[in-house]
Amino acid sequence: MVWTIDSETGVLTDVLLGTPDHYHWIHSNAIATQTLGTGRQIDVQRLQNQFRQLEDAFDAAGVKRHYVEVESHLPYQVYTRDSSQTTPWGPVLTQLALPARRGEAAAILRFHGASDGFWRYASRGTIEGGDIHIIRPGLLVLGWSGVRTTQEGAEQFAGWFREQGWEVRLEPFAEHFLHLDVLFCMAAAGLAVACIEVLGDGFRDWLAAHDIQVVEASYREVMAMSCNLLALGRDRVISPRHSTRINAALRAEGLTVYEPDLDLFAAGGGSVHCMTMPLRREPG
Ligand SMILES: NC(=O)NCCC[C@H](N)C(=O)O
Repeated sequence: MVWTIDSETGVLTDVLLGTPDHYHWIHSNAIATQTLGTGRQIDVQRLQNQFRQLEDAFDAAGVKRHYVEVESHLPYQVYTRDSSQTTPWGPVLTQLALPARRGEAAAILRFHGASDGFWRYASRGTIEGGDIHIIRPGLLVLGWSGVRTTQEGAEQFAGWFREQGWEVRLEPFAEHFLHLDVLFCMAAAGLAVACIEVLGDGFRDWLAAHDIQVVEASYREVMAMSCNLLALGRDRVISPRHSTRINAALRAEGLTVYEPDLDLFAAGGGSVHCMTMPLRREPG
C-alpha cells in the first residue's frame, strides 16, 4: 500500500486536503448552527487566505499536499478528516452520517481508486474519521456519539484493529461535541490535548496508564476548536492561531507550533485536524 500511517504523531510526509471553493455553513452541528444564527457572512477572500495559510504551514514543514476533487454541491469537502481513514494497512472508506456529506465519498473513491485502493470499507452503522484516533502502533481510540459515528460503526472498525492485535478503546460522548477530535488530539508522542472536564476521569486515568500526558482544554476552548490540531511529528504541530493558551502550553512542552488563522473554518465546527487526512507518516 502506498498510503499508510501507524500513529497520529509520526513524521507526516503526505496529507489529503480539499480546497474551500464551495465552502459554506449549513445547519450540520451545534457550532455551525450558532454561527448561522448570528447572521455572519463568509468573506470569500479571507476564507481563501486562511486556507492558504494552512497550505503554507505544510510547505514550511516539508509535507506534500494532495487534493480531492471538489464538487459545487458539497459544502464540507474541506473537512477531509471525515470521509476516509488511513491505517497501517491502507485507507479505509468511512461511512458518513450526514446526507449533505455522503457525496464526499465519490472524491475519495476517485482519489484512492486511482492509486492503490482500500484496505476496508465501513459498512455497518456510520463512522466518520473525526472519531478515529490512532494514538500509536497498537493503540486506537474511537469516539461515538450515536449520531456521526454510531456504536455499530465504531465496533466494526474496532474489530478490524483488534484482529491485528491492537488495543481499542470506545469512548462515548454527547452529540453536541460532534467528533472526538473536538475533545481530544495527540500533539506529539506521549502528549495529548484533551478536555477532561467532558471526557471524564476514566479517560484521563486510561491515558495516564498508557503514559500519555495531557494538556487540558476547557469547554470554552473546545467549542472554539482549540483542541483540533495536527501533529506533524518531530515535535511540531499545526494549531489554530486563536488557541493562544494551548499553543503557549505546547511551546512550553518544547513543541514548534505553526499557527494558521482558521476562524472561518472553526465557525463551521472544524479546524486543522478536521481539515486534514494524513496519507503517509514515517512509521513509529
Ligand atoms: N472531524 C471533524 O470534527 N470534522 C468537522 C466537520 C464539520 C462539518 N461542518 C460537519 O458538520 O460535518
